[in-house]
Amino acid sequence: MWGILSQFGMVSARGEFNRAQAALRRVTIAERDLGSFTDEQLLRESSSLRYRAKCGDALDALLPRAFALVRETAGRQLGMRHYDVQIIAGTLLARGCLAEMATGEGKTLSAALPLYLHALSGNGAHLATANDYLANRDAEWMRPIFAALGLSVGVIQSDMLPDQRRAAYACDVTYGTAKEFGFDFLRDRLLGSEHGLLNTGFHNHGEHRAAQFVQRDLNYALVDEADSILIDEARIPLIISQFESASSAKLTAVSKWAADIVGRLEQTTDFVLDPEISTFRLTPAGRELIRRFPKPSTLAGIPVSDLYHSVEQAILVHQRFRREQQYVIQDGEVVIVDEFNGRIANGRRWRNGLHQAIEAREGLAISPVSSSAAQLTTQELFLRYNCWAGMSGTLLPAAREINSVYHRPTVAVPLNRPCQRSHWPDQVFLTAAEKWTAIVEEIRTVSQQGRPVLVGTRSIEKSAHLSQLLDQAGISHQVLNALHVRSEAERIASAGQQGQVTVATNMAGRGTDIGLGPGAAELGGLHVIGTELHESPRIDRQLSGRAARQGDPGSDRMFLSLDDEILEAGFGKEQSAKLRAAAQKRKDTRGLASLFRSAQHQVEKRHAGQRRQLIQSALRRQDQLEQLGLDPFLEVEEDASIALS
Ligand SMILES: Nc1ncnc2c1ncn2[C@@H]1O[C@H](COP(=O)(O)OP(=O)(O)OP(=O)(O)O)[C@@H](O)[C@H]1O
Repeated sequence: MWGILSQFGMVSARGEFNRAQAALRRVTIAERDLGSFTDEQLLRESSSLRYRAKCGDALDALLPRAFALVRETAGRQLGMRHYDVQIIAGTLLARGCLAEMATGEGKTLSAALPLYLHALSGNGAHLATANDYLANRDAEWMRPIFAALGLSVGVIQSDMLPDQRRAAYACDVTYGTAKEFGFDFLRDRLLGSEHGLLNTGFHNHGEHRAAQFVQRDLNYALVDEADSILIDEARIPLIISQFESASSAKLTAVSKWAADIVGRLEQTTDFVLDPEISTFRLTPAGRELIRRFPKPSTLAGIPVSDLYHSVEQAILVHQRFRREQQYVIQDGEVVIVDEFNGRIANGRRWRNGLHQAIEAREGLAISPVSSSAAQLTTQELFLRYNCWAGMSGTLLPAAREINSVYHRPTVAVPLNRPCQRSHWPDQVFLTAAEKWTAIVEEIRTVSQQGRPVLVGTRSIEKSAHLSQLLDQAGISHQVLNALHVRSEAERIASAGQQGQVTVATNMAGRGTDIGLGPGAAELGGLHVIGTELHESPRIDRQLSGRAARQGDPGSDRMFLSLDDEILEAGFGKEQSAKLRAAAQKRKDTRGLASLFRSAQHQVEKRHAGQRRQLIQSALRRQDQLEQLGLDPFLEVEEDASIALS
């Protein structure tokens, strides 16, 4: 099977692409007679494929007929017949490659091909998307294809009870989020360990499956938005926590005290930045100050090392954390905003007292610290499947990193129709204020031409700022900031109407199609404005990819200013201040755009190195524990910095 293939190292990207092209030719031949089949005959044909798969026929041999059946059925049921490039994508995904498909090229329909093929064996095929809304939407969209071919479809939603989950996993094809697949895996393992069922091997639950387990064997997983799961979230483990409430009164007291005094500490004298681990450390003078500060009686008995730790977390929060940027407050609780995709990460919590430090700063009730009972990262989860593959609009920039960690090629799928996006030259400004003014002017000009405009910002705070400027300029617009996934996905779908202006945090609505409204294509299509470079160029590409989908016209432009965070992140405080001063003296920003890109490149390089190390050491640790006969997912390290509970 192909899972084996991937373990032994795959063919190169070019080789995989050639294979996929050859598969396309085989599919074209295999579908010749299907047009004359009745729906019942198609269903019968599907049953015979399932029989062959269950008897152990190689999936490679079944692929042409299987894909031909799905293509024909999609045409009949949904009025969408797979394009040739989608058959190529389907083949790559069935073989366990990472496939880059530009935004709007129809990943959802392509995914139905490998899901169908791998589900034929009866062992299940999972599609992992980013949120519940997309899981449900894609499942309902594709269900008629699978149903017509005799396959059942299940959906996992985060509020489901175990019985409902078990039923969804029992289906041939299951849509859900990576997070839910991971938590179900962990909960099953915890259950298994209670019942002593997991000490005979770690690959799958195998024959020792308890009746209470919700998942079946991990057969095939297709990961949507794979770059975000495999790279951006590589450091974020899924954790099932147990709350420790005993110490909560002391924790509340120390967190509040630290938040109160943090403003009185001076950088350099009292604390310094430790660049290695991007955190702040108290200096000996700072520590002495902490010891001397007057303390309320509630702090009595708290070890001084705990005081230092809480103060260091409070410093980190004070220096680096901004409301509406890294987190928002919802119903009196701190809710993390995922900086990579701008989405609300419900249920995720910072660890090591950081979450409590933020609650203290915001004057909220301090939540108890949790200890972990089981943990895994989502990419560890996917490595447990017999075969897994991934797709995204922005994988190529990460191809080398993916190959070095996961040992599989990333292949670019050609566009169905040539891209008609025009890339307008970057504009660089001396100050952020000048930049925002120019952005408002561009929005006005382009939207007055009747073209829809989408503006991406790096934070909810900046979206709000721009919205205010647009109000002042009398430009009507909608703001999306990923707080309400479902309604926003619907609203972003309307962002292509003539003259519509939409301001969104970079990834609000990722995965949702922006179709052009009537007449908008004739006027030039969607214009996308980037207001600042993100630390990852993939996120910028996702944004610009919103324009000019599926052969539509469109354009994009990036606005930059010397105040942008990326310069400091890339070149450091001193160097970027010098650059700023020199440009301000010259009063000239020409030729500076490439500087921003190289700052971005520096940041990306640094992050990639850190991620590679982390992932490799996590995988090594897992191997070692397994060799010792221990369950790596239940042997939890206590220093994970971020958690989902
Ligand atoms: N073979 C096809 N024939 C006709 N329309 C198609 C076909 N494939 C996809 N589409 C249409 O293309 C649009 C984009 O599809 P989809 O949302 O799956 O794109 P995507 O690649 O997932 O984009 P994103 O990167 O935003 O997630 C949809 O409106 C879909 O109906």
